[in-house]
Parts: sequence; structure tokens; C-alpha cells
Amino acid sequence: MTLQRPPVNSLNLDLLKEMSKSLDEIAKNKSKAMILTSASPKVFSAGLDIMEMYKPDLKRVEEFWTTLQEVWFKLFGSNFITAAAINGHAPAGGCLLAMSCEYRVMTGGNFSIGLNETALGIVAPNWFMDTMTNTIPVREAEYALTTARMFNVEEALKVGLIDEVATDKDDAIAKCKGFIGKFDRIPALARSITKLKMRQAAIKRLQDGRREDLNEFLQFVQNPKIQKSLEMYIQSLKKKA
Ligand SMILES: CCCCC/C=C\CCCC/C=C/C(=O)SCCNC(=O)CCNC(=O)[C@H](O)C(C)(C)COP(=O)(O)OP(=O)(O)OC[C@H]1O[C@@H](n2cnc3c(N)ncnc32)[C@H](O)[C@@H]1OP(=O)(O)O
Repeated sequence: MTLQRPPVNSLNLDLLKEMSKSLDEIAKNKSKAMILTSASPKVFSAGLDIMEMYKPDLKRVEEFWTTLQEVWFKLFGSNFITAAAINGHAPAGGCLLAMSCEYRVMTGGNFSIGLNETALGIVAPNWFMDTMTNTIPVREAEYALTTARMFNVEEALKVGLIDEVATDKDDAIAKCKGFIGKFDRIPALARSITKLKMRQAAIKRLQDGRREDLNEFLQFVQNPKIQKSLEMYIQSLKKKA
């Protein structure tokens, strides 16, 4: 699955809906595996589209958040094998997508990956945190989340946020295929049940608290102080360009 929403693959409602549909198709056509990557030469995904949260239409922003939850359920909780070929920056929601896969290969270069929410004055939702603690040790996750740490490729490899480094996108995809090939001699049902048991607690936590999570998000986007911060953040991104 190749993310292709220039310039930075920010996750807006339309892209999330497309992803959700594609994940359904992959599950339905009984694909063995999926590799998630990006068509951009330098950004895997810039995370959630800030414009979806800035001065939002309430009905749309509710659909936006529930679709994001759905994409996470379908990706994190998939039966099929998942790997991410991370060929560029992966902040926040971009990092969430990568961590929701079972294996991550990142191309070398001046790219970064991490959950930077606290730097924006935002608290990452529990399921973002659960996805991180499913990937790297709890102590490292707490440190990274509280300090909004963006890891460079070497740091990400050292902490286990990524599994391998690749020279370029083709190499990243080849390495993801290498990971997928490891399952050729492992019974598929045993593999998928084991994966889902490992992920069950995080999945159940969001299933049980899904409405509450949505309400927290809706309160968050309607808070005037948050709106002011988002406005300043958007300006800072635009000034940079
Ligand atoms: C107690 C419970 C509380 C509950 C609270 C509930 C929920 C809140 C949690 C929400 C969780 C949030 C998750 C997120 O994902 S927020 C998004 C975070 N993402 C970022 O901070 C990344 C920002 N972007 C960048 O750092 C860079 O763009 C880059 C990805 C490193 C790529 O750099 P570069 O190639 O140099 O591109 P530009 O910076 O020049 O950007 C090109 C244009 O794209 C626009 N842009 C960039 N990122 C975004 C984005 N995330 N959303 C929308 N638009 C974005 C940028 O403004 C440029 O636009 P322009 O061409 O019009 O100037």
C-alpha cells in the first residue's frame, strides 16, 4: 500500500477512508502480507492533517477521528503480515502507522521518526502510547513520549523503533519481503493468533474506551487554547517553507 497524497502524505479524512477501504480489500482477498510505504521521496507521512483539526466542522472531525480509530484497528489488528518500508520522515501519526505494522525498515538519510505530540502541547491518546510500548521498552517509550523525542535512523534502530536500515526504498521493500519470507515455514493460523494475542490488550482498551476517546478528542479540538496553538503551529510550518 503506497501512500500518495502530496506534498507530505498528511492523513486527512479522504486518505484515511481510502486506507480503511484498502485494508478491507487486503483482508478480503486473503493476501499473505502487506508492505506500507510512501510515494514521496522524503516523507513517509507527516501524521494527521492539522487542517482537519483547525476550526473543524464537528460532524466531519468526528468522522475523521472514528476513521483514524478504524484504520488503527484494521492495521494493528490485522490477520495478515504487515511491514513498513519507511522511506522518509514519520512524525506523530506517521510513526503510529509504522509502529502498527509488525516490522519496520527505514531508509538511511536525514529522516526522523517519533511521537512528537507533547512538543505541540498535545497528549498522545492512550492507543498511540500502547502502540509505542508494543514496539519499544516502556521506559524508552515514556522518555520518548514525554520529551517528544524524534529519533534519527541510527537512534531508532538502537532503541528498536525500527528493525533494519535500508539504502533506498527498493532495498527497504526487499528487506520487508525478507521479513515476510520468514513465515513461509510457520503455520499461518498459529502466527496470526499469536500476533493478535500479543496485541489484544491494546485493542481491547480502545474497543472499550472508543466513545470516551472520541469525546476527549472532540473536547480537545473545540478548546480555544488548542485552536490558538494549532494556528501558530500551522503558521510556523508555512513560514518554514
Ligand atoms: C488527555 C487526552 C487528550 C486527547 C487529545 C486527543 C487527541 C489529540 C491527539 C492528536 C494526535 C496528533 C497526531 C498527529 O499526527 S498531529 C501532526 C503532527 N505532525 C507534525 O508535526 C509534522 C509536521 N510536518 C513536518 O514536520 C514537515 O512537514 C515534514 C513532515 C518533516 C516534511 O518536511 P518538508 O518536506 O520540508 O515539508 P514542509 O514542512 O515544507 O511541508 C510541506 C507542506 O505541507 C504542510 N504540512 C506539513 N505537515 C502537515 C500536517 N501534518 N498537516 C497539514 N499540513 C502539513 C506544510 O504546512 C507545507 O504546506 P505549504 O506548502 O502550504 O506551505
